[in-house]
Amino acid sequence: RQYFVNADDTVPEKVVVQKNSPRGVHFRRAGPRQRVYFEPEDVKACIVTCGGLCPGLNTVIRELVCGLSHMYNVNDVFGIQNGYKGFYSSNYLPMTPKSVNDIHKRGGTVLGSSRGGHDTHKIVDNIQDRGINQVYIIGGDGTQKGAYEIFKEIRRRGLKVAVAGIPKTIDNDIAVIDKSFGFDTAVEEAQRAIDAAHVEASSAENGIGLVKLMGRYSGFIAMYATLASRDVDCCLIPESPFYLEGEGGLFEYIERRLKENNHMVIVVAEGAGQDLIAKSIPVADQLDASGNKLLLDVGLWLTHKIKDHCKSKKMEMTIKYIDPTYMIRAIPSNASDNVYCTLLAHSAIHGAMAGYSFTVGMVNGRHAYIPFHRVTSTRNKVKITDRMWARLLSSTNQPSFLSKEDIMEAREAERLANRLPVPASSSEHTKKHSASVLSNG
Ligand SMILES: Nc1ncnc2c1ncn2[C@@H]1O[C@H](COP(=O)(O)OP(=O)(O)O)[C@@H](O)[C@H]1O
Ligand SMILES: O=P(O)(O)OC[C@H]1O[C@](O)(COP(=O)(O)O)[C@@H](O)[C@@H]1O
Ligand SMILES: [Mg+2]
Repeated sequence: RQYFVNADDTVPEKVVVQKNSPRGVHFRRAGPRQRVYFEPEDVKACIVTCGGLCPGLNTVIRELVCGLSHMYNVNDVFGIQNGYKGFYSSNYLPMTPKSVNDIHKRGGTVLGSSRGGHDTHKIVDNIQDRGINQVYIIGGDGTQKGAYEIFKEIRRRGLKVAVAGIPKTIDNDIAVIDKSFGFDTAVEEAQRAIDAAHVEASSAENGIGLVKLMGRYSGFIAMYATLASRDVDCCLIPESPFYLEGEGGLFEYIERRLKENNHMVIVVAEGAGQDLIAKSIPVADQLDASGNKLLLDVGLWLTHKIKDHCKSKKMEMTIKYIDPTYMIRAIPSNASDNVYCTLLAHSAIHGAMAGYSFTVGMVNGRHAYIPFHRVTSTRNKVKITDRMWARLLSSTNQPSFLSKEDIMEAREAERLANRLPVPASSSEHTKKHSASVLSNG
Protein backbone atom coordinates (compact mmCIF):
# COMPACT_ATOMS: atom_id res chain seq x y z
CA ARG A 1 0.00 0.00 0.00
CA GLN A 2 2.85 2.40 0.73
CA TYR A 3 3.87 2.26 -2.93
CA PHE A 4 0.69 3.88 -4.25
CA VAL A 5 0.76 7.55 -5.08
CA ASN A 6 -2.12 9.78 -4.19
CA ALA A 7 -4.15 10.38 -7.37
CA ASP A 8 -4.21 14.12 -6.56
CA ASP A 9 -0.43 14.55 -6.14
CA THR A 10 1.04 17.07 -8.56
CA VAL A 11 4.50 18.09 -9.76
CA PRO A 12 5.21 21.79 -10.46
CA GLU A 13 6.68 22.75 -13.81
CA LYS A 14 8.78 25.47 -12.20
CA VAL A 15 10.41 25.00 -8.82
CA VAL A 16 12.08 28.38 -8.62
CA VAL A 17 9.39 31.04 -8.38
CA GLN A 18 9.11 34.54 -6.96
CA LYS A 19 7.44 35.02 -3.59
CA ASN A 20 4.30 36.60 -5.04
CA SER A 21 4.20 34.93 -8.43
CA PRO A 22 1.26 32.67 -9.43
CA ARG A 23 1.32 28.96 -8.60
CA GLY A 24 2.09 28.04 -12.21
CA VAL A 25 1.49 24.85 -14.13
CA HIS A 26 1.38 21.54 -12.26
CA PHE A 27 1.32 18.05 -13.74
CA ARG A 28 -0.13 14.83 -12.37
CA ARG A 29 2.50 12.88 -10.46
CA ALA A 30 3.38 9.56 -12.08
CA GLY A 31 3.21 6.30 -10.20
CA PRO A 32 1.02 3.33 -9.30
CA ARG A 33 -2.60 4.11 -8.38
CA GLN A 34 -4.67 2.16 -5.91
CA ARG A 35 -7.54 2.22 -8.40
CA VAL A 36 -6.78 1.44 -12.03
CA TYR A 37 -9.02 1.78 -15.05
CA PHE A 38 -8.20 -1.45 -16.91
CA GLU A 39 -8.69 -5.06 -15.83
CA PRO A 40 -5.35 -6.77 -16.59
CA GLU A 41 -6.97 -9.58 -18.60
CA ASP A 42 -8.69 -7.01 -20.86
CA VAL A 43 -5.49 -5.14 -21.74
CA LYS A 44 -4.10 -5.46 -25.23
CA ALA A 45 -1.02 -3.25 -25.47
CA CYS A 46 1.29 -2.30 -28.33
CA ILE A 47 4.69 -0.60 -28.50
CA VAL A 48 6.18 1.43 -31.34
CA THR A 49 9.53 3.24 -31.78
CA CYS A 50 9.80 6.16 -34.24
CA GLY A 51 12.42 8.66 -35.47
CA GLY A 52 16.21 8.49 -35.14
CA LEU A 53 18.00 6.00 -32.93
CA CYS A 54 18.89 6.78 -29.34
CA PRO A 55 20.68 4.67 -26.70
CA GLY A 56 18.12 3.05 -24.40
CA LEU A 57 15.29 2.29 -26.85
CA ASN A 58 15.59 -1.44 -26.27
CA THR A 59 15.67 -0.99 -22.51
CA VAL A 60 12.37 0.94 -22.62
CA ILE A 61 10.82 -1.78 -24.83
CA ARG A 62 12.06 -4.49 -22.48
CA GLU A 63 10.80 -2.79 -19.35
CA LEU A 64 7.39 -2.07 -20.88
CA VAL A 65 6.91 -5.74 -21.73
CA CYS A 66 8.32 -7.02 -18.43
CA GLY A 67 6.65 -4.30 -16.33
CA LEU A 68 3.21 -4.98 -17.84
CA SER A 69 3.63 -8.66 -17.19
CA HIS A 70 5.26 -8.56 -13.74
CA MET A 71 3.47 -5.60 -12.18
CA TYR A 72 -0.03 -6.01 -13.69
CA ASN A 73 -0.10 -9.51 -15.11
CA VAL A 74 -0.74 -8.15 -18.60
CA ASN A 75 0.51 -10.61 -21.19
CA ASP A 76 -1.08 -9.44 -24.44
CA VAL A 77 1.67 -7.13 -25.72
CA PHE A 78 2.59 -6.51 -29.37
CA GLY A 79 5.46 -4.78 -31.11
CA ILE A 80 4.74 -2.52 -34.10
CA GLN A 81 7.50 -2.81 -36.69
CA ASN A 82 9.43 0.09 -38.24
CA GLY A 83 7.68 3.10 -36.77
CA TYR A 84 4.24 4.58 -37.39
CA LYS A 85 3.78 2.98 -40.79
CA GLY A 86 4.02 -0.45 -39.10
CA PHE A 87 0.55 0.11 -37.60
CA TYR A 88 -1.00 -0.43 -41.01
CA SER A 89 1.65 -2.14 -43.13
CA SER A 90 3.25 -4.95 -41.09
CA ASN A 91 2.34 -7.80 -38.80
CA TYR A 92 2.18 -7.06 -35.09
CA LEU A 93 4.84 -9.04 -33.20
CA PRO A 94 3.78 -10.81 -29.99
CA MET A 95 6.23 -9.88 -27.21
CA THR A 96 6.91 -11.71 -23.97
CA PRO A 97 9.34 -11.15 -21.09
CA LYS A 98 11.30 -14.10 -22.46
CA SER A 99 11.55 -12.69 -26.00
CA VAL A 100 12.87 -9.34 -24.74
CA ASN A 101 15.02 -10.70 -21.94
CA ASP A 102 18.44 -9.52 -23.14
CA ILE A 103 17.61 -6.80 -25.67
CA HIS A 104 18.76 -3.99 -23.35
CA LYS A 105 22.34 -5.08 -24.03
CA ARG A 106 21.97 -4.08 -27.69
CA GLY A 107 21.90 -0.67 -29.36
CA GLY A 108 19.16 0.43 -31.76
CA THR A 109 15.60 -0.84 -31.51
CA VAL A 110 14.55 -4.46 -31.99
CA LEU A 111 11.24 -3.18 -33.40
CA GLY A 112 12.86 -1.03 -36.10
CA SER A 113 12.12 2.66 -36.57
CA SER A 114 11.39 5.07 -39.41
CA ARG A 115 10.63 8.65 -40.34
CA GLY A 116 7.44 9.69 -42.15
CA GLY A 117 4.47 7.37 -42.64
CA HIS A 118 2.22 8.96 -40.03
CA ASP A 119 -1.34 8.46 -41.26
CA THR A 120 -3.59 9.17 -38.29
CA HIS A 121 -6.73 7.58 -39.70
CA LYS A 122 -5.07 4.39 -40.89
CA ILE A 123 -3.24 4.06 -37.56
CA VAL A 124 -6.37 4.51 -35.46
CA ASP A 125 -8.40 2.22 -37.77
CA ASN A 126 -5.85 -0.51 -37.05
CA ILE A 127 -5.82 0.16 -33.32
CA GLN A 128 -9.62 -0.09 -33.34
CA ASP A 129 -9.82 -3.18 -35.57
CA ARG A 130 -7.28 -5.11 -33.54
CA GLY A 131 -8.82 -4.18 -30.19
CA ILE A 132 -5.68 -2.50 -28.87
CA ASN A 133 -6.42 -0.42 -25.74
CA GLN A 134 -2.95 0.72 -24.62
CA VAL A 135 -0.54 2.32 -27.10
CA TYR A 136 3.04 3.02 -25.98
CA ILE A 137 4.79 5.41 -28.37
CA ILE A 138 8.54 5.94 -27.98
CA GLY A 139 10.00 8.82 -29.97
CA GLY A 140 11.13 12.44 -30.23
CA ASP A 141 9.35 15.73 -30.82
CA GLY A 142 7.90 14.63 -34.17
CA THR A 143 6.72 11.34 -32.67
CA GLN A 144 5.01 13.09 -29.74
CA LYS A 145 3.17 15.33 -32.23
CA GLY A 146 2.06 12.15 -33.98
CA ALA A 147 0.99 10.64 -30.62
CA TYR A 148 -1.10 13.74 -29.92
CA GLU A 149 -2.84 13.37 -33.31
CA ILE A 150 -3.57 9.70 -32.54
CA PHE A 151 -4.89 10.63 -29.09
CA LYS A 152 -7.20 13.31 -30.56
CA GLU A 153 -8.60 10.89 -33.14
CA ILE A 154 -9.12 8.22 -30.47
CA ARG A 155 -10.96 10.75 -28.32
CA ARG A 156 -13.04 11.89 -31.31
CA ARG A 157 -14.10 8.28 -31.95
CA GLY A 158 -14.83 7.76 -28.24
CA LEU A 159 -12.51 4.74 -27.97
CA LYS A 160 -11.35 3.55 -24.56
CA VAL A 161 -7.68 3.54 -25.47
CA ALA A 162 -4.81 5.01 -23.42
CA VAL A 163 -1.96 6.64 -25.38
CA ALA A 164 1.37 6.89 -23.55
CA GLY A 165 4.22 8.86 -25.14
CA ILE A 166 7.74 8.15 -23.93
CA PRO A 167 10.05 10.95 -25.09
CA LYS A 168 13.21 9.86 -26.87
CA THR A 169 15.59 12.53 -28.03
CA ILE A 170 19.32 12.30 -28.10
CA ASP A 171 19.39 16.07 -28.77
CA ASN A 172 17.54 16.67 -25.46
CA ASP A 173 15.27 19.09 -27.31
CA ILE A 174 11.92 18.05 -25.81
CA ALA A 175 10.34 20.78 -23.71
CA VAL A 176 9.30 20.51 -20.04
CA ILE A 177 11.22 17.32 -19.17
CA ASP A 178 14.53 17.47 -17.30
CA LYS A 179 16.36 15.35 -19.85
CA SER A 180 15.75 12.51 -22.21
CA PHE A 181 17.03 8.97 -21.81
CA GLY A 182 20.17 8.31 -23.87
CA PHE A 183 21.47 11.83 -23.37
CA ASP A 184 23.98 10.86 -20.66
CA THR A 185 25.18 7.94 -22.75
CA ALA A 186 25.62 10.23 -25.77
CA VAL A 187 27.65 12.78 -23.79
CA GLU A 188 29.83 10.00 -22.41
CA GLU A 189 30.44 8.44 -25.83
CA ALA A 190 31.17 11.86 -27.34
CA GLN A 191 34.19 12.04 -25.02
CA ARG A 192 35.86 9.32 -27.07
CA ALA A 193 35.60 11.39 -30.23
CA ILE A 194 36.83 14.50 -28.42
CA ASP A 195 39.74 12.57 -26.93
CA ALA A 196 40.71 11.31 -30.39
CA ALA A 197 40.51 14.84 -31.79
CA HIS A 198 42.70 16.06 -28.94
CA VAL A 199 45.29 13.35 -29.53
CA GLU A 200 45.40 14.11 -33.26
CA ALA A 201 45.60 17.86 -32.70
CA SER A 202 48.25 17.76 -29.99
CA SER A 203 50.42 15.39 -32.02
CA ALA A 204 50.75 17.84 -34.91
CA GLU A 205 52.22 21.27 -35.30
CA ASN A 206 49.37 23.75 -35.28
CA GLY A 207 46.94 20.85 -35.10
CA ILE A 208 43.20 21.38 -35.03
CA GLY A 209 40.77 18.61 -34.04
CA LEU A 210 37.19 19.25 -35.11
CA VAL A 211 34.31 17.11 -33.81
CA LYS A 212 30.72 17.37 -35.02
CA LEU A 213 28.12 16.25 -32.51
CA MET A 214 24.34 15.88 -32.78
CA GLY A 215 21.94 18.72 -32.15
CA ARG A 216 19.73 20.05 -34.91
CA TYR A 217 18.28 22.98 -32.99
CA SER A 218 19.65 22.41 -29.49
CA GLY A 219 23.32 22.24 -28.60
CA PHE A 220 23.01 20.32 -25.32
CA ILE A 221 25.22 17.36 -26.29
CA ALA A 222 27.94 19.72 -27.58
CA MET A 223 27.70 21.91 -24.47
CA TYR A 224 27.81 19.05 -21.93
CA ALA A 225 30.46 17.11 -23.85
CA THR A 226 32.61 20.27 -23.90
CA LEU A 227 32.10 20.94 -20.20
CA ALA A 228 32.91 17.32 -19.36
CA SER A 229 36.04 17.12 -21.48
CA ARG A 230 38.00 20.29 -20.59
CA ASP A 231 40.15 19.70 -23.71
CA VAL A 232 37.82 21.73 -25.92
CA ASP A 233 38.82 25.28 -26.87
CA CYS A 234 35.66 26.22 -28.70
CA CYS A 235 32.08 24.94 -28.75
CA LEU A 236 29.68 26.12 -31.45
CA ILE A 237 25.93 25.52 -31.04
CA PRO A 238 22.82 26.54 -33.01
CA GLU A 239 21.56 28.83 -30.23
CA SER A 240 24.68 31.01 -30.32
CA PRO A 241 25.33 32.38 -33.81
CA PHE A 242 29.00 32.86 -34.63
CA TYR A 243 31.02 34.57 -37.33
CA LEU A 244 34.35 33.79 -38.91
CA GLU A 245 36.12 36.96 -39.98
CA GLY A 246 37.22 40.08 -38.14
CA GLU A 247 37.60 41.12 -34.55
CA GLY A 248 36.07 38.67 -32.08
CA GLY A 249 35.51 36.14 -34.89
CA LEU A 250 36.40 32.45 -34.99
CA PHE A 251 39.48 32.84 -37.23
CA GLU A 252 41.05 35.41 -34.94
CA TYR A 253 40.49 33.09 -31.98
CA ILE A 254 41.95 30.09 -33.82
CA GLU A 255 45.09 32.06 -34.71
CA ARG A 256 45.49 33.18 -31.10
CA ARG A 257 44.93 29.72 -29.67
CA LEU A 258 47.40 28.07 -32.06
CA LYS A 259 50.01 30.71 -31.22
CA GLU A 260 49.49 30.16 -27.47
CA ASN A 261 49.08 26.40 -27.37
CA ASN A 262 50.12 24.92 -30.74
CA HIS A 263 46.90 22.97 -31.04
CA MET A 264 43.18 23.29 -30.41
CA VAL A 265 39.94 21.29 -30.32
CA ILE A 266 36.65 22.58 -31.70
CA VAL A 267 33.27 20.95 -31.04
CA VAL A 268 30.42 21.93 -33.33
CA ALA A 269 26.77 20.91 -33.05
CA GLU A 270 25.33 19.83 -36.40
CA GLY A 271 22.76 22.65 -36.48
CA ALA A 272 25.30 25.43 -35.79
CA GLY A 273 26.21 27.96 -38.47
CA GLN A 274 23.55 26.79 -40.96
CA ASP A 275 22.76 30.38 -41.98
CA LEU A 276 26.46 31.04 -42.64
CA ILE A 277 26.78 27.94 -44.81
CA ALA A 278 23.61 28.79 -46.71
CA LYS A 279 25.10 32.21 -47.50
CA SER A 280 28.31 30.72 -48.89
CA ILE A 281 26.75 27.69 -50.67
CA PRO A 282 23.18 28.60 -51.68
CA VAL A 283 21.20 25.36 -52.01
CA ALA A 284 17.46 24.70 -51.87
CA ASP A 285 16.16 23.36 -48.54
CA GLN A 286 15.72 19.61 -48.51
CA LEU A 287 13.49 17.72 -46.07
CA ASP A 288 13.60 14.18 -44.69
CA ALA A 289 10.54 11.88 -44.76
CA SER A 290 9.24 13.43 -41.51
CA GLY A 291 9.55 16.99 -42.80
CA ASN A 292 12.72 17.82 -40.85
CA LYS A 293 15.13 20.09 -42.68
CA LEU A 294 18.21 18.21 -43.89
CA LEU A 295 21.22 20.04 -42.54
CA LEU A 296 24.32 21.02 -44.48
CA ASP A 297 27.51 19.50 -43.06
CA VAL A 298 28.88 22.26 -40.85
CA GLY A 299 31.95 20.17 -39.94
CA LEU A 300 33.08 19.73 -43.51
CA TRP A 301 32.31 23.35 -44.38
CA LEU A 302 34.22 24.64 -41.36
CA THR A 303 37.19 22.38 -42.16
CA HIS A 304 37.47 23.93 -45.63
CA LYS A 305 36.97 27.46 -44.37
CA ILE A 306 39.66 27.08 -41.71
CA LYS A 307 42.07 25.50 -44.20
CA ASP A 308 41.48 28.32 -46.73
CA HIS A 309 41.96 30.97 -44.07
CA CYS A 310 45.24 29.48 -42.81
CA LYS A 311 46.48 29.14 -46.38
CA SER A 312 45.74 32.79 -47.07
CA LYS A 313 47.72 33.67 -43.92
CA LYS A 314 50.52 31.29 -44.96
CA MET A 315 50.07 29.38 -41.70
CA GLU A 316 51.13 25.74 -41.63
CA MET A 317 48.44 23.67 -39.96
CA THR A 318 46.75 20.26 -39.87
CA ILE A 319 43.05 19.76 -39.30
CA LYS A 320 41.34 16.44 -38.55
CA TYR A 321 37.56 16.27 -38.75
CA ILE A 322 35.66 13.58 -36.84
CA ASP A 323 31.90 12.92 -37.23
CA PRO A 324 30.91 10.26 -34.66
CA THR A 325 27.10 10.78 -35.01
CA TYR A 326 26.01 7.25 -35.87
CA MET A 327 28.63 5.64 -33.63
CA ILE A 328 27.18 7.55 -30.68
CA ARG A 329 23.54 6.87 -31.52
CA ALA A 330 24.03 3.17 -32.07
CA ILE A 331 25.46 2.11 -28.69
CA PRO A 332 23.43 0.57 -25.84
CA SER A 333 22.58 2.87 -22.94
CA ASN A 334 24.91 3.22 -19.97
CA ALA A 335 24.02 2.11 -16.44
CA SER A 336 22.35 5.34 -15.33
CA ASP A 337 20.33 5.65 -18.55
CA ASN A 338 19.25 2.02 -18.14
CA VAL A 339 17.79 2.81 -14.74
CA TYR A 340 16.15 5.96 -16.10
CA CYS A 341 14.61 3.97 -19.00
CA THR A 342 13.23 1.43 -16.55
CA LEU A 343 11.61 4.07 -14.36
CA LEU A 344 10.13 5.85 -17.39
CA ALA A 345 8.66 2.61 -18.70
CA HIS A 346 7.16 1.82 -15.30
CA SER A 347 5.69 5.32 -14.95
CA ALA A 348 4.18 4.99 -18.43
CA ILE A 349 2.59 1.65 -17.52
CA HIS A 350 1.09 3.01 -14.28
CA GLY A 351 -0.41 5.98 -16.14
CA ALA A 352 -1.86 3.90 -18.95
CA MET A 353 -3.31 1.38 -16.47
CA ALA A 354 -4.97 4.32 -14.69
CA GLY A 355 -6.54 5.28 -18.03
CA TYR A 356 -4.58 8.45 -18.74
CA SER A 357 -3.12 9.62 -22.06
CA PHE A 358 0.08 11.66 -21.71
CA THR A 359 3.77 12.07 -22.36
CA VAL A 360 5.70 10.76 -19.39
CA GLY A 361 8.83 12.51 -18.15
CA MET A 362 10.97 13.62 -15.28
CA VAL A 363 10.07 17.17 -14.25
CA ASN A 364 12.29 18.72 -11.59
CA GLY A 365 13.37 15.28 -10.47
CA ARG A 366 9.88 13.73 -10.17
CA HIS A 367 8.09 11.66 -12.79
CA ALA A 368 4.96 13.28 -14.17
CA TYR A 369 2.20 12.83 -16.76
CA ILE A 370 2.41 15.78 -19.11
CA PRO A 371 -0.36 16.73 -21.56
CA PHE A 372 0.88 16.19 -25.13
CA HIS A 373 0.46 19.79 -26.22
CA ARG A 374 2.85 21.00 -23.49
CA VAL A 375 5.76 19.04 -24.94
CA THR A 376 4.93 19.57 -28.61
CA SER A 377 4.31 23.32 -28.63
CA THR A 378 7.87 24.43 -27.87
CA ARG A 379 11.39 23.09 -28.03
CA ASN A 380 13.99 22.82 -25.28
CA LYS A 381 17.05 24.90 -26.18
CA VAL A 382 20.28 26.00 -24.53
CA LYS A 383 19.68 29.42 -23.01
CA ILE A 384 22.75 31.44 -23.82
CA THR A 385 21.83 33.89 -21.08
CA ASP A 386 21.90 31.10 -18.49
CA ARG A 387 24.78 30.36 -16.18
CA MET A 388 25.48 27.01 -17.85
CA TRP A 389 26.50 28.70 -21.11
CA ALA A 390 28.47 31.28 -19.12
CA ARG A 391 30.29 28.38 -17.43
CA LEU A 392 31.10 26.94 -20.81
CA LEU A 393 32.43 30.26 -22.08
CA SER A 394 34.65 30.60 -19.08
CA SER A 395 35.90 27.01 -19.36
CA THR A 396 36.85 27.29 -23.05
CA ASN A 397 37.65 31.00 -23.02
CA GLN A 398 36.18 31.25 -26.51
CA PRO A 399 34.65 34.48 -27.81
CA SER A 400 30.95 34.85 -26.95
CA PHE A 401 30.32 36.16 -30.50
CA LEU A 402 27.70 38.39 -28.89
CA SER A 403 27.31 42.11 -28.56
CA LYS A 404 25.90 43.61 -25.37
CA GLU A 405 22.68 44.33 -27.30
CA ASP A 406 22.41 40.64 -28.29
CA ILE A 407 22.61 39.61 -24.63
CA MET A 408 20.05 42.19 -23.51
CA GLU A 409 17.71 41.13 -26.32
CA ALA A 410 18.00 37.44 -25.41
CA ARG A 411 17.39 38.21 -21.72
CA GLU A 412 14.32 40.26 -22.55
CA ALA A 413 12.91 37.51 -24.80
CA GLU A 414 13.45 34.99 -22.03
CA ARG A 415 11.84 37.25 -19.43
CA LEU A 416 8.77 37.72 -21.64
CA ALA A 417 8.55 33.98 -22.39
CA ASN A 418 8.63 33.20 -18.66
CA ARG A 419 6.41 36.16 -17.74
CA LEU A 420 8.97 37.36 -15.22
CA PRO A 421 8.92 40.86 -13.73
CA VAL A 422 11.20 43.56 -15.11
CA PRO A 423 14.52 43.27 -13.25
CA ALA A 424 16.22 46.24 -11.60
CA SER A 425 18.38 46.62 -14.72
CA SER A 426 20.69 49.16 -13.16
CA SER A 427 21.70 46.78 -10.37
CA GLU A 428 25.44 46.36 -9.98
CA HIS A 429 25.16 42.58 -10.10
CA THR A 430 23.47 42.52 -13.49
CA LYS A 431 26.09 44.85 -14.88
CA LYS A 432 28.93 42.79 -13.53
CA HIS A 433 27.45 39.53 -14.80
CA SER A 434 26.98 40.68 -18.38
CA ALA A 435 30.43 42.22 -18.28
CA SER A 436 31.96 38.89 -17.30
CA VAL A 437 30.15 37.14 -20.15
CA LEU A 438 31.26 39.83 -22.57
CA SER A 439 34.84 39.78 -21.40
CA ASN A 440 35.28 36.47 -23.19
CA GLY A 441 34.76 38.28 -26.45
N1 LIG B 1 3.56 17.17 -36.90
C1 LIG B 1 3.45 15.85 -36.96
N2 LIG B 1 2.24 15.24 -36.92
C2 LIG B 1 2.12 13.91 -36.98
N3 LIG B 1 3.18 13.07 -37.07
C3 LIG B 1 4.41 13.58 -37.11
C4 LIG B 1 4.62 15.00 -37.06
N4 LIG B 1 5.96 15.24 -37.13
C5 LIG B 1 6.55 14.03 -37.23
N5 LIG B 1 5.63 13.04 -37.20
C6 LIG B 1 5.90 11.59 -37.32
O1 LIG B 1 6.67 11.17 -36.20
C7 LIG B 1 7.64 10.19 -36.60
C8 LIG B 1 9.00 10.59 -36.12
O2 LIG B 1 9.30 11.93 -36.42
P1 LIG B 1 10.79 12.43 -36.64
O3 LIG B 1 10.77 13.91 -36.71
O4 LIG B 1 11.41 11.72 -37.78
O5 LIG B 1 11.59 11.90 -35.38
P2 LIG B 1 11.51 12.31 -33.83
O6 LIG B 1 10.22 11.84 -33.31
O7 LIG B 1 12.65 11.57 -33.27
O8 LIG B 1 11.65 13.79 -33.78
C9 LIG B 1 7.55 10.09 -38.12
O9 LIG B 1 6.93 8.86 -38.43
C10 LIG B 1 6.74 11.29 -38.54
O10 LIG B 1 5.91 11.01 -39.66
O1 LIG C 1 20.33 10.61 -40.44
P1 LIG C 1 19.06 10.50 -39.70
O2 LIG C 1 18.73 9.10 -39.31
O3 LIG C 1 17.92 11.16 -40.37
O4 LIG C 1 19.25 11.18 -38.32
C1 LIG C 1 19.89 12.41 -38.12
C2 LIG C 1 19.24 13.13 -36.97
O5 LIG C 1 18.84 12.28 -35.94
C3 LIG C 1 19.17 12.81 -34.68
O6 LIG C 1 20.24 12.07 -34.16
C4 LIG C 1 18.00 12.69 -33.76
O7 LIG C 1 16.90 13.33 -34.30
P2 LIG C 1 15.43 12.92 -33.88
O8 LIG C 1 15.42 12.88 -32.38
O9 LIG C 1 14.55 13.98 -34.44
O10 LIG C 1 15.13 11.59 -34.43
C5 LIG C 1 19.60 14.25 -34.97
O11 LIG C 1 20.56 14.69 -34.05
C6 LIG C 1 20.12 14.13 -36.36
O12 LIG C 1 20.02 15.33 -37.07
MG1 LIG D 1 13.14 15.33 -33.72
